[in-house]
Amino acid sequence: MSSWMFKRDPVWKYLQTVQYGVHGNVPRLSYPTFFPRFEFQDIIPPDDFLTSDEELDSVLFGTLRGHVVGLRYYTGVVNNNEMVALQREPNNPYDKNAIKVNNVNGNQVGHLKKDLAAALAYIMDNKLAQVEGVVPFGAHNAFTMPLHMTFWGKEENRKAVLDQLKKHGFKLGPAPKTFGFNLESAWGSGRAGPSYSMPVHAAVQMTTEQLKTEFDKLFEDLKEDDKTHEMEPAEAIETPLLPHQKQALAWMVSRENSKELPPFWEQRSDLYYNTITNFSEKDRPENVHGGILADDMGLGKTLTAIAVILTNFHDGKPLPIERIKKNQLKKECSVNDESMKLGGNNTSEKTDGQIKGSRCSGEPSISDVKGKNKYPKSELSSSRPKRRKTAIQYTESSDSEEIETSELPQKMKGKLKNAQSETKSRLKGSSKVKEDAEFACALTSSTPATKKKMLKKGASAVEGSKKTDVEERPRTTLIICPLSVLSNWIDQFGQHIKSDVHLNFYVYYGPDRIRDPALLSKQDIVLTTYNILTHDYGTKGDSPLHSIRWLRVILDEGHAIRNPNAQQTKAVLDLEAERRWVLTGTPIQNSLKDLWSLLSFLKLKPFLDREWWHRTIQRPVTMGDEGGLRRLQSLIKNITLRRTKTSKIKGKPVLELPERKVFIQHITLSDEERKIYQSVKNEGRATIGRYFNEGTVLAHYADVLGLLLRLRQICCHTHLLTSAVSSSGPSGNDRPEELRKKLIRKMKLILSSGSDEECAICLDSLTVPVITHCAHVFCKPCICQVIQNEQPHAKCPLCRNDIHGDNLLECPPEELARDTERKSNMEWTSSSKINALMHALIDLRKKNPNIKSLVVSQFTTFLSLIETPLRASGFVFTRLDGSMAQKKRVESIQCFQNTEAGSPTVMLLSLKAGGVGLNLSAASRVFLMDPAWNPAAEDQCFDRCHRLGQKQEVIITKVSF
Ligand SMILES: Nc1ncnc2c1ncn2[C@@H]1O[C@H](COP(=O)(O)OP(=O)(O)OP(=O)(O)O)[C@@H](O)[C@H]1O
Repeated sequence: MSSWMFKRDPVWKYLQTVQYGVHGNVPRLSYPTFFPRFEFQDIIPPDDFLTSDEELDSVLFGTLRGHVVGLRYYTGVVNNNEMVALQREPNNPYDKNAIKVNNVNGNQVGHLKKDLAAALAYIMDNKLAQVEGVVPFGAHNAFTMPLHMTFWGKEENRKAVLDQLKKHGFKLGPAPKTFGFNLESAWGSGRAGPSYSMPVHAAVQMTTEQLKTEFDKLFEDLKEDDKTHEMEPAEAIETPLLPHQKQALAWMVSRENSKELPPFWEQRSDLYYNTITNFSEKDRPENVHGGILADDMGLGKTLTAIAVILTNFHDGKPLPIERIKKNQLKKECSVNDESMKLGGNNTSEKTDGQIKGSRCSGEPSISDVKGKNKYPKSELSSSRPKRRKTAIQYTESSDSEEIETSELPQKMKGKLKNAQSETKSRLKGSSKVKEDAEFACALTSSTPATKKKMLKKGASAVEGSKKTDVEERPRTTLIICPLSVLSNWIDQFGQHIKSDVHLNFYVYYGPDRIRDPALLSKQDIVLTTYNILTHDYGTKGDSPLHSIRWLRVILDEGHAIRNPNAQQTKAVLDLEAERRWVLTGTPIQNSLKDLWSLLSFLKLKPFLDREWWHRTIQRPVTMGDEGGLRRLQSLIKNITLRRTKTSKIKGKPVLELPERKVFIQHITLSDEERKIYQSVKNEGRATIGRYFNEGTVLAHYADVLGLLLRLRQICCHTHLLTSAVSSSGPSGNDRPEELRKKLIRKMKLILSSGSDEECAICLDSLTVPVITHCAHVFCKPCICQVIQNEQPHAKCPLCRNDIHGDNLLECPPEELARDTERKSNMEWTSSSKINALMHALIDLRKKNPNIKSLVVSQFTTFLSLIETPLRASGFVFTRLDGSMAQKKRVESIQCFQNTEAGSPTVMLLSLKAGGVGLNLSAASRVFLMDPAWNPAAEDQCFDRCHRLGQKQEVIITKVSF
């Protein structure tokens, strides 16, 4: 069994908390807690569980002295005390055991001596240990240089490593209490070295919570650094920035224009020197023209980012004043109907305060986005009938496009289709129908005159401009966000920018998106989703977004790239940009390794290579080494700005938000619920006990989590308990038919659990779910894309096992339907949690009928069960979960945010769908019906209502067994 399981023992810890109640020793009273944490926070959700890999449980086996040879044949150089990487070279024609020694830049310095390589090759090939090197001295020798090696690995591999070394006559030296990189004493060389130390075993591993607290502490006192300057935004911004936003603006602009060296680099005479690896080189390392804006959720990062785009527009200057065309609206409105169709003018319709549709050309100029500001109500009403008719016509007549656009908000879908259809029809008769039409469409926000000119010039102008423009200096900002917040970006551009600002803005989404780099790189802003970016990246070498050098790339909800193995992360990391920003309220979700993907997006040398990140920061910090923590602090302080809602500016809190209180309401299960709970728990204990005895817990992690899931479900409602539970998961010995059955059962368990499962590739709800032979469930199109891209050696994005298209299994629809039918035939009954919730809601309504509440669960089936008593008690409610199309989600939010009498007072919200980017500030009460695996996900969800715009005290109730 893995030593990791022993050390952290999350499963038993969890079982105990489930058994005795999460807060078994707390009086069963409601009480406020301010940073409450469930004790099972260490439980890691499956994707992280598997990608945690060997790094988590490595221990230091010992140290060894060796030599690097062949120096004169290679160009790579090192300094004394410099870290080096060892890399196997199995295809070396002279020695199949060869091991290269590379410097930080990846340049080869030499080889390990042959006898040593013969011993180490087996260890490295079989991943028995991670061997790391430092050249303590003699770096400038001509032929050989000494090498100090450390061996890290899982405890269970220690013996194999020692035996292998022994076989070749080597023996590891003892691991000192703290292993210093100051090798002076170890080698008696008298040479000074970088002095940082590293504990040898994970005695004091930092928990995620400690890490997050440390992270926040970094930003408590901003007095002494340069992040306190404020800057006024460009004239184009309409909304006055709050002081913390002005500070962020000043900091972000200064980082974008900075000429400083990156963190941990110094200039020493004519060399640039990296102080943590001791690497030096002649070329000046690029600084990061960007960083991480990690302000707490709801502090207005979107507006801050918009302000940066417009304030540091080009060449360090704001958006030129000529682009703020006074009275432009009037001029555009006065052009005839035909040119309006082509002109990208705002023709958005507003009914009852909402944009219902539009027919601008292309997807749209900022003025399109800002529809509401442009049309006085009188103008709207006079022109409404005709426009509306056209917009609806196009939507209805384009059935074939419905599939991909179905998730778009109606207003955007209308814009895309109308714009493209209209422009195409204008171009009828031109020889290059499709391409030119698309190009013309993409003149999204040019003035009508420019567009007309363009159309006159026809295809040749299109071709000509394509060739020249790609080469111009980058001018476009690419914003990437999850689909769920795409419309939020459009809305916020609309809200916060003056109505007469002229911007070229293109929403790169939908089947008719214009895949033309020349055209995209002409825009000021291109907005797209992670999904689209990843999808295009999959179409080998043909991704327009990857053929442009962007002025700036902004990742909204940037923690979306935290899994370095996911295709989405690869697609993001492969973008070319001068400036790079990550926006996230939760930069660390589960562990420090979440930060690595963000750093590699920022192209921060030497951390692009995970080995250096791991050796110099991640491992030392997770092992509680102070030096490591200091390095992390200095790095983070340099590239990150974070303010929490309690941070202060000039003695005043960043945001004067009403208080947020968290209560835990303990409920007592009914006798029947307890009986069922007890029997499932006993069964689970027996099964997990068997895995422990067999030493196969890790191999059955999915089953163990499945068992825990069942207990959690019973606590909500016994109807959630699914019959599709397997007592044993797939094993290597299963016959094909047996394996198939087990996998299907497993998938059914996942799908029928009602947990709003998402695909680890697209991070959206599962569409056409399939299960791999390694028992991971993905959307069929997503995983097929991965298989196609990585042919012939495709790996599972979660566990890196081999996967094949032929081995993907789909759940027979009739089986799922049978399950659903069985559930729907069950007579509705209440549960202890539902009783407690209804009691609270009815009480609340008596006190104040206008108070709005979010009822949050990760089980959509549970949300459905709650609908019945809500209806019976006369509550007007709405719902938001991952199965809903984007358009429906937007409608649901708008409806809930509406404060008019008769609007919904309850929103049933799935934890996953409600996680990011939503503004639900109309609610001031949250009922969390079941705890999340990941506390960051809970916080994300609570902050949907505890954010800018909230006027009332926010009370969160965690309904707990
Ligand atoms: N200076 C301001 N004045 C008025 N409203 C503002 C201001 N800044 C932001 N807002 C509004 O506050 C709300 C929250 O902002 P935003 O969605 O940008 O938060 P966020 O930090 O991105 O949160 P999350 O991390 O949850 O996405 C939005 O409705 C936004 O329009």
